[in-house]
Order: sequence, then structure tokens, then C-alpha cells
Amino acid sequence: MARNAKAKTHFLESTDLKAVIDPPKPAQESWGTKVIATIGPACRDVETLAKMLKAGMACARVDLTGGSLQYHQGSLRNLATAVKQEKKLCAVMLDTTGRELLIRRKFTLNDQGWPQHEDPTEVQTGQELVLNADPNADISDPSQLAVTYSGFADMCQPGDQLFIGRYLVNGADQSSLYLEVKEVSPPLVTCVAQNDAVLDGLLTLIHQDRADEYGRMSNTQASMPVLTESDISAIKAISKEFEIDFIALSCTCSGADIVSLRDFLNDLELDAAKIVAKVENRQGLDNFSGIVAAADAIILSRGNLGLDVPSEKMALVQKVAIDSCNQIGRPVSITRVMDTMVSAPRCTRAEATDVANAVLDGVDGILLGAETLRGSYPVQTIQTVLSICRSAEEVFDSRQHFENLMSFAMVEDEDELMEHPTGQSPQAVSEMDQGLGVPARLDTAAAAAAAVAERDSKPSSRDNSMRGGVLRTISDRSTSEGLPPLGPGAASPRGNRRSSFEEPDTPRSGAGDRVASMPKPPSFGSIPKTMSTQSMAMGRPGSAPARGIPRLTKQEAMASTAVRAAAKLRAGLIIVYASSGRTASLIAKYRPSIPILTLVVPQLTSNTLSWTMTGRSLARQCLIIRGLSPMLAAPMQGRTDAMLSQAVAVAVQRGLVEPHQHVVCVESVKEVLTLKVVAVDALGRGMRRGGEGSHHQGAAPNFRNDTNTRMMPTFSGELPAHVLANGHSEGLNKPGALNTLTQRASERQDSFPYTAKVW
Ligand SMILES: Nc1ncnc2c1ncn2[C@@H]1O[C@H](COP(=O)(O)OP(=O)(O)O)[C@@H](O)[C@H]1O
Ligand SMILES: C=C(OP(=O)(O)O)C(=O)O
Repeated sequence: MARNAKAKTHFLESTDLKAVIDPPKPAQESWGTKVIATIGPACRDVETLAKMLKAGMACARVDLTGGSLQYHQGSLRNLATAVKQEKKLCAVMLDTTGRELLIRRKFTLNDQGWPQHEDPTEVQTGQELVLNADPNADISDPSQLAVTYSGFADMCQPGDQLFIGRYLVNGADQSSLYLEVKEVSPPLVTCVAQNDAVLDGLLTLIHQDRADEYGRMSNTQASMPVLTESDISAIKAISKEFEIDFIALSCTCSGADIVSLRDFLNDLELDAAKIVAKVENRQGLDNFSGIVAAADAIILSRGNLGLDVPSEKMALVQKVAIDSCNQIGRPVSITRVMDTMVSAPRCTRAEATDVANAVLDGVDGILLGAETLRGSYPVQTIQTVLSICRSAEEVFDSRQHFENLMSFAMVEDEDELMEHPTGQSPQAVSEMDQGLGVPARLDTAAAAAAAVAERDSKPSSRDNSMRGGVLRTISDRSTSEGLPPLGPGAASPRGNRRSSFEEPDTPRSGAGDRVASMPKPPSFGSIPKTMSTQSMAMGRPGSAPARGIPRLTKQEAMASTAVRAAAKLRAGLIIVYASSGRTASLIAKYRPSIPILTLVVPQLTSNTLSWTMTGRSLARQCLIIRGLSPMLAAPMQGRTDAMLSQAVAVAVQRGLVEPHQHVVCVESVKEVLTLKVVAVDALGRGMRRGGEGSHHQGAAPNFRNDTNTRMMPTFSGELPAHVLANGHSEGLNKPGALNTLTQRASERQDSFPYTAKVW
């Protein structure tokens, strides 16, 4: 069953080495794999930030782990200036300290306000070292190291493994120290050094996984509150001055952690901010399915993960995790790609190969940490990463990827649907707590998020009405039924309240992933409503995907159809209108080889006292999704082809599409999804109008001149059936018939075939 489900392999379009070695086509805009860069002392001046934007930085990360609130506010002000200057969109990600443990050390502030730590500490193998969790511990006492979390000693047992390393350490430098706990006498923890080290800079402390008597791994850092007090005040202060697009939750251990954070953000009216789960330990992997179901995006923090996961498993963990995210269109990024470029202008071959492999694995983004925060070559690192990504994207076999995803979306026979109508087969449910132990992938996530998928299909799922309804219920539950504590003091590490998602008597490692009653659907991606374990097992790359019963949501059906149509027409661009970004992210998950211009239509919303224009944040949030090139449309009333024509012109300006090329457009007006095919006019100023000649080779559209269809091309020759993803194309085989595929929201979400409008 799921355990035998076939994982995808790397798909390359061609084995022609000459073609592979050709330089990638120069791109004006990085619409493919995205770069998230951490802002710090090496790059926070306006000039460098402007160069980083020009080089293709899509999202700027401010990490609250190091530096003061004032320092980060200053960085964000500089970023705003650079953004204005360069006229480029850039998303803002606020990364929390969360459950990260730090060593408190003496420091001075440099002229920019960045802490400089003094007095490196030398440690020798076999030496005893005392860690002190007392908040009043003397940090100038050389015989001990002070720990930021007062409950730290309660987490430790003799025999536990600890790791101390420089913040954003690359694992190979002399600051890496492994310790074994010898004795615990709160607040003191006495350890023995396992290697020689020189501890310098901002130091983080990691409590590695501990196996229980049954061999189950647990990470005691998971019992810490989700956010620190300073995270909470920083989020409040920064959100008053800046629009925060993403909050990254460090050390996410379960889906329940995300629910807790979402409650907190909603209470601050920050519900537009998306939550990025940073998966950085074994427990995060054990509960991966629930985390993927609950979060808006995922970061695989490979630096920390590499301490908990044996080296020989790291690549495999990465591939399975990325594949799981790809299957439901959840954006996923990885960290730690260019350690060498912290101090050298070139990367190693291993690093270049690592980035290219990540792109072939299907990653959405690359997160640069130390490389831009304190590295000597922040701009060059972005350029290097993006050119490696572009080269890999050029050989990525989108078609195989598409077929692979489609094969997972079909159920072999109806009996199976009857047996497990919500996808919650007993096995799927039992696998939920070990979501990544096997490549069970989507089925466990599907079981965990059946309720999410249900709401994903409803356009109003992000409505304010949700706040007072489902969210309120969950918010109440978070206090009464014990979601993970949000801030310090909310729970002691030992006296941690049981999560409402937790099975009685299961270890903490299994907690938090019964997210079937989650408060709010993640807005990127979707999960086929009734995907079952068996349906997962059916997928075979290259197998005919058209068999079986499709179980797609309507957005998913339309998204896959748009990608298929674009490939068949050799279109140059896909345009999708967006209000939550869900349809756009579903199109992106099929990884078409052409850009997806995401046209965010601003909405006016009222809280009865004032009006707000929404849309800007979503446009920026699209910037972490591979393939999306967001554009904020001018507010216009109703359905208008002028908006589409303007979008085509902007796409030409950005170098995303050329005159005469086809453009596949996904529209959604009054809950009617429509797929349209248009062409760029000869001068690249918009859509080609009826009557204009076509000079484009291949299946060029003809235009009819009647008033209903002036913008609508029809096709001469046979088109529609093969355009459709699954061949369920009733009424579409009539020669010259199709120019619009329409599926009505009033129909059952999973109903097929599409109703095709025949002109
Ligand atoms: N042809 C069009 N002209 C004007 N607005 C459109 C057109 N097509 C879609 N829109 C608007 O774009 C938005 C798309 O929303 P929706 O389909 O719900 O996207 P998402 O999947 O991002 O939630 C809606 O506000 C819709 O009114
Ligand atoms: C970049 C990060 O991840 P990691 O160091 O674990 O790779 C981070 O957590 O800041």
C-alpha cells in the first residue's frame, strides 16, 4: 500500500549533453525557483539590498534569533527604501526564535547595533562543562555557560546528547561542540565534551533526540512554548510599522504548533500573514504530514535537521519531504546551500550539485542564511544560486512531473471510495503520527486534512466570517483543550498540558497531528478531498494517467487542465487571477516550464469603520512559490478583458512572454472558473484582437468577430480532448469547438466532466 508507493525519480527532459551544457536563456525576471535571503550586518544597507533585489531576492528574512528589535526595524526600513528605489516586489519573513535555545554571552554592539561577542571559550575533549539555566546566572563566569531558557535543566537527563554551535554554523567549523549530559541538578546541567572546540559568536544549543524505552525518538525542546516573550513583543511592534507577509515558526514539532500560532496571529488581526513551518528536528519529521497540512509553507532547516538526522539519510529525507509538499502544492524551501560562499566568491561543485538536485527534487525556494547575513558575497551568492536553479529548471521534465502528480489523483475503483470515503483509512490514520517515517506521503496528509480540503474548495474560506466562527471555536479550544503553550510561563516543560490532538498515553513525539479539525485552511495548495492510501499506490511515472475515477477539487482540475493546455499549445505564459493564491499555487505545483503571471485583484474590505485595500500582501506572498510571477492589478469593477490585456503587456515587458505566443488564462468570476486561450499581439502591447492575423507557427488561434467572442479565439483543427488532463472531455471533441472550459461552482466539487462552453 502506501509503503510501496513509488516515489518520483529525477526527471530530465533530455539526455543530450550538448543541450544541457548550453548556457541558460538569459532571464529578465527570476520567476522559477525563488531565493529567500536573511538580512544582517553583511547586507542591510540600502545599496546592498538594492543589488540583492536586482539579483533576484524574492523574500527578505529577518531572524529574531540574533540582533535587537531596533536593529531589525532599521533593516526593514532600509529594505522598504531599496524596494521603492528598485520598484521590485519583495516579501518580508519574520523568523521567530521560538524553541531555539541560546547561550547567553557577553557582547558589545557595533556602530550598526549588531552584537559582537567577545572572549572565545576553548573546550577540550573530556572536559566537564556546566550549563546554567538560572536566568540570573553570571555570564562573565568562565566556568559555566548560561542558557536562555529557564526550564532547560528540567528537559535534561544523564546520557542526553547536546550540541552547541555558532548560529548558522556550517557543521564543519571549530565552534561545533558535542556534549553528553553527566549530571542534572536544576538549574545546573553538567556535561562532558565529546570533541575539541572554540566557542565563538552567537551560540545556539540543541538538545538532540532521545529514544524512549521503546526506541521512539522524542525531542524535549518540543515541550517548550512555541514563541518566546521577545518573539511576541517583536511581532507586535514590527507589525505596527510593516506588513509582515510570513511568520516562520522555528522548531515546529507538530500541526498543533501552527494552530497555536495562527490563534495568536488572528488575535492580533494578522490573519493575512502566512505561517511558514521550519522543520528542524526528528519530531518535526515524525509529524510532517500534520505540519504540512496546517502550515502555509515549509522550510526544511537542514542545518539543525542535519544534527538529528544521520548524514546518510539527509538526501532521502529531503526528497521525500519535498515530494510530499509538491503533491499538495505546499511551497517548500531548503536552507544551507552555499556555506562556502560565506567567505569565498565561488561555491564548491558539491554545493552547485546540491542546489541543482534540490530543483530537480521540486523545491520552491532556497533560503540563504549565513551567506547573506554575515557572508562576504551576499549579491554573488544570490546570482550563483539563481543561475544554478535556472539551468536545472531548463532540464526539469515538467511533463513527467505532471503525469506523476496526475496519477496520484485517480482512484482505481468506486468500491475503494465507498470503503474510505474521507480518505481516513485505518492505516492512514495510524500513519499520521509517523508521517515521514515511510514515503507514505499524501495519504497521511490527506487523512489529517480532510477538513482542510473541504474548506479549500470554498472561495469564502478566508472570509472574515471565518474569524468569528471556526477560528473562535479553535481559539477557545486552545485554552481549554491544551494546544501547545504559546509563550513562556504558559506551561512548565514537565507539566506540559496534553494537546487535544494527542492520543492518551502516546509520547509527545506523536502529538499534535490530528488536525482534522483545524481552524483555517492553509491558503496555498490543496489536498484532493478523498485521496486514499490505495490511490497513492497507483501512481507510476509514465503510466497512463487517464484511468480511474478522478477525485480532484474543481480548482485542482482547472489548474491541471491549464498546465496541460499550455504544454499542448506550447504557450509562452499562463495567467491566473488570484484572491487567496490557491489556484495559482495549484497551477505552480505542476511545475509548468513557463511562467505563471499571477494577477492579484485588489479587494476593498470594510470592518464597518474603515475600508482597506487587500492584495499587496498576497502578491508578495506568491514570491516564495516556484513559477509564480505576481502582478498587482489595478482595482477594476467586474470582469474585464482590459485587465487581461494589460497583464499580457506587463508580461511582455518583464520578458515572460513574446509577441504571437499563446497565453492560457484561468479566470474565476462569480464562482465560475473559466479557461481561456489568447495570444499576444504583434507588438507585445496586449492580447491579439479579433481580425488580427496570426503569424505564429503551430496551432494558432483564429478569432471570430461576433460581439460575444471578440477576445475569444477558437481553434481550427482538433484541439480540446487532448488539451484536457484526463480525457474526460464530453462535448469537447467537436472540431473547432472549444474556446472556454467552464466548471460551475454549484456543481459537486469533484464532478466531472467539465461543462464546456461551445461557441
Ligand atoms: N476576468 C476577470 N476579470 C476581473 N476579475 C477577475 C477575472 N477573473 C477573476 N477575477 C477576480 O480574481 C479573483 C480570483 O479569485 P479566485 O479564483 O477565488 O482565486 P484564488 O484561487 O486565488 O482564491 C476574484 O476576486 C475574481 O473576481
Ligand atoms: C537557516 C536556518 O536553518 P538551519 O540553520 O537549521 O539550516 C535557521 O534556522 O536560521
